[in-house]
Amino acid sequence: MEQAQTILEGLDEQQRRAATTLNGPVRIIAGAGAGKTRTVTRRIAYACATGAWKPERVLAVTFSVKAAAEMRARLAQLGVGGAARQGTGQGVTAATFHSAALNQLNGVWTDVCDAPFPHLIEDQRDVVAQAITRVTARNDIDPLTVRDMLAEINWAKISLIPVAEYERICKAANHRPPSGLEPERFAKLYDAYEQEKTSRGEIDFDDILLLVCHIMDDFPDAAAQIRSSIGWLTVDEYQDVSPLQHRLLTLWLGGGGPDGKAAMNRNVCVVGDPAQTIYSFAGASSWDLLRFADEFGPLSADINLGIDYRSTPEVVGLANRVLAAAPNRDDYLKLRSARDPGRRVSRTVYDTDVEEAQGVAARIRKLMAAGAKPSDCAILTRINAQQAVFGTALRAAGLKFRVRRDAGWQSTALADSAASKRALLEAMGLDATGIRQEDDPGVTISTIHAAKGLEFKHVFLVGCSEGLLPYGAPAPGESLEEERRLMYVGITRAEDSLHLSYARTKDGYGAQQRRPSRFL
Ligand SMILES: Nc1ncnc2c1ncn2[C@@H]1O[C@H](COP(=O)(O)OP(=O)(O)OP(=O)(O)O)[C@@H](O)[C@H]1O
Repeated sequence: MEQAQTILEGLDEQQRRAATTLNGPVRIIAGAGAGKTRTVTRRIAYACATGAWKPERVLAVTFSVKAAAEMRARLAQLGVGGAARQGTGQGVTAATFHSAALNQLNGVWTDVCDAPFPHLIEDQRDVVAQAITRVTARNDIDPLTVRDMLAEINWAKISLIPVAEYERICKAANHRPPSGLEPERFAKLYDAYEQEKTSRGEIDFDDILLLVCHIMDDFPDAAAQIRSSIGWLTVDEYQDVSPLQHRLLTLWLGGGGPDGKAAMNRNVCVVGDPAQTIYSFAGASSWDLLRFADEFGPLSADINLGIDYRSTPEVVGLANRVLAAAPNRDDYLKLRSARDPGRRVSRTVYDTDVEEAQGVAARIRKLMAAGAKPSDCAILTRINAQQAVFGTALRAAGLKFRVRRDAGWQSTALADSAASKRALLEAMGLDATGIRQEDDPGVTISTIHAAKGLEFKHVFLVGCSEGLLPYGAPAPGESLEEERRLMYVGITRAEDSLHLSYARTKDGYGAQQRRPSRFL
């Protein structure tokens, strides 16, 4: 019991309330830097240490391999779960939705099917190209068309829209397929994709979740086996849950039947921040987080964590102002900084992209002269294509750096075990051999998407102009609001200092001058 009390040390009152409410549905809405990860990992560790939960029946799901590794590292520090135990059934399981589902599928496959366990498609683009050839009888397929078709197929699948329903839903929801295709034509392509996949004996990423849903619906024994392995479910980043993920977790809990009966296992804790929904393009929506009480209520606890322990009041003030201009601002928490006042947020306008990159490199050198390490600094961009010029400038300034790019939202959720091990070692501050990293890994250049969940002492948020942030020219509405949330996520990565900048033109000659971002 004494050990359990130690686990709660260093939590504030609201965090502690969240960590000690162990039964029934719990919702935690946590602003950026409010200790969301700290709170859920302590909650799990506390519940296991007091004996309230059985570790082997605890499942915590996250959206990326990186987040799952971070959670496992923190749980290991707290004495539960950890790398060695993951998947062995002896400790807490912290995994992505997809790897948890893949494990379950593996566990019940031979009981529900005689066919061999299907292969996971290596390159979905290849299957899409083949499907396009089947439908159009053409071989010269433009990679951009493949990319757009693939995105639409993925969107349809995670939105739970089967081929047979696609046309009807397009009509009802006024949805247009990409590349000016007619819904009927796209449905043919979608069908050809599914057939091509089946003929290869392969499944795609979303099929993992769809298959587990199907098994839970139609195979009561297998469903019971899967359900009994989940006594206590925690879902991180619940604001990014897709309809498919939502369906799966409802089935895990024993609900979602055709009679619409309420979930049977009510030991579910969801954690998220509506202001950090940045995967709407991939079917995510904070709808489920906001209506959690309607679905699972009465709640045992409904907690808001609004104290930002990460960022200075200057950074937090700007983050709040960005959200205050949103039409749906009432959905967002207003943050309060727990820190002493710090540096003013700097704003700089450069003439060209190259000058912006050189200016940022010079400022990083200055910070280093004052004692900062390169890895304390991050340059955040809206898109991958902005990054090269910053790499060149850092190299010219003799600064080491590493690059984080958007690797496609799906590939971040199910990497191979090597990538997953790397992420775990990184989260524990170790290198690939398990030796503590002595060398500074360098300045981070990252897209905002890839920096989600990370924090840096000094953040350079670059390209703060119309066209880049917000990207393109979104009309007021959901697309514009997603860009606003990206700005918020970027700003809130900063601990001590935040530097905003943009360049008037790409190369100094452009006829059109860029205008500052409307969000600032
Ligand atoms: N009660 C607390 N006292 C002191 N520091 C805290 C407390 N809670 C959280 N922190 C610190 O605040 C920072 C953010 O915490 P954590 O990484 O758990 O955040 P998060 O809420 O998951 O972040 P985000 O949602 O922005 O990614 C960390 O450096 C953490 O150590």
